[in-house]
Amino acid sequence: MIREALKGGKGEVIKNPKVFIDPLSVFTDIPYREDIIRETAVAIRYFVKNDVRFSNLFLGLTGTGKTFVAKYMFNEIEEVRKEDDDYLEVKQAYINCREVGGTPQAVLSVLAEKLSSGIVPRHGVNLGEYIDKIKNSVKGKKAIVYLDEVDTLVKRRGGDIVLYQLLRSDAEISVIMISNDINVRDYMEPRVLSSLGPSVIFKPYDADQLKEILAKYAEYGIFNGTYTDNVLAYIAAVSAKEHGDARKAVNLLFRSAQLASGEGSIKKEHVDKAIVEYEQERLVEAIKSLPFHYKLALRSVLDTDDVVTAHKIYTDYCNKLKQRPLSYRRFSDIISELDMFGIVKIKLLNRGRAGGIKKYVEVQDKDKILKALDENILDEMGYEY
Ligand SMILES: Nc1ncnc2c1ncn2[C@@H]1O[C@H](COP(=O)(O)OP(=O)(O)OP(=O)(O)O)[C@@H](O)[C@H]1O
Repeated sequence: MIREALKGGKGEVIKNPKVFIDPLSVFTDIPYREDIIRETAVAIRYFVKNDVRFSNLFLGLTGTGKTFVAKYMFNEIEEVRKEDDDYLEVKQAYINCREVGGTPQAVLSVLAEKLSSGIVPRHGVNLGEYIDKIKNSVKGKKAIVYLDEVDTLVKRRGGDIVLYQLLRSDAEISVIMISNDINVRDYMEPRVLSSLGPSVIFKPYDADQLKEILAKYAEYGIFNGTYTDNVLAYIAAVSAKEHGDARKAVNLLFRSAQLASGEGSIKKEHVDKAIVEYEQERLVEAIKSLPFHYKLALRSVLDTDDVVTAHKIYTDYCNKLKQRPLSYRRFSDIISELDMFGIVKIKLLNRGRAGGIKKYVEVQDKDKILKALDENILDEMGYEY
């Protein structure tokens, strides 16, 4: 059994796992994003050859290919450098603003470091000095800067001003910004907005497009004859239902293939199992990112379905943890928000003329939620129950 798994022989389904882990190493083009790629390439050419600076904002929901396209452009520019001397003096820097910390300080220091290829202190330097360092590194050259998850920077104090300084500096810098927060422009001051270029909208993929995308992954990564058109269509339909998220579709295909490993073919049962796993992972992620009092509120409705009683339990938890409890009203609002996130379900029961309306909470997957809560904040604080 283990030897089979080690050697990968009979019943193997996955031909090349790299396709799923690092698709850019395999994909030579990006389906359904050709127009965006062509237009961006033209803007880059005008910048490199005719000194026309640009700034684009890639906007779209999660999993619509924004980062994928940006990294693809990045790689292609590195390749073109070998064929076209005009690109020899073009520097590139890709930064995920959230991953580096999101503050203007963090983003500028990493950018300065990437463009100057030297070590730049992260603290104790003022923002103007970073901007000077960036300008000096680009002197006589050109730079294309990719700022992924730029909404995290823009929402920080002074974040939009950093953009303004980059866009308006006298250095030859062009910027591609990426955001899955469609309202990111609302966080920018008018003067920043006016120096910003057009938004490039990444529309969600529909089920047919997702199926074609999956077919590519299957072609490169899965053995012929181990999957059917129906399996791909099923995964595409499930992923399109939410908002056309290619990341979800590709992950579901990969996971289904892993579950089918050794069995020779991917069946609907494998996909269904992958879907359940995916939903559970998402639930755990959603719980982990909740603020502290939301977690405590959620913990309390695991013990009772009555919101008034839950508030008492929540108050006990707060007292034990030496935290100030929120009022019943605020607590009840939190429960409503948890309902909106799809973590709990509120039921309102009309108890006749005198009884008024009573609020109940229904929680599915109680064990999973308890585990997710256990795994983070409560036991972090040394609380046992
Ligand atoms: N057109 C496409 N062809 C092939 N694969 C795609 C395509 N679009 C997206 N993908 C796949 O979906 C994954 C997620 O896409 P990407 O990282 O670009 O999402 P995003 O739009 O940047 O979303 P987020 O805002 O969540 O980061 C990619 O790693 C890639 O595997």
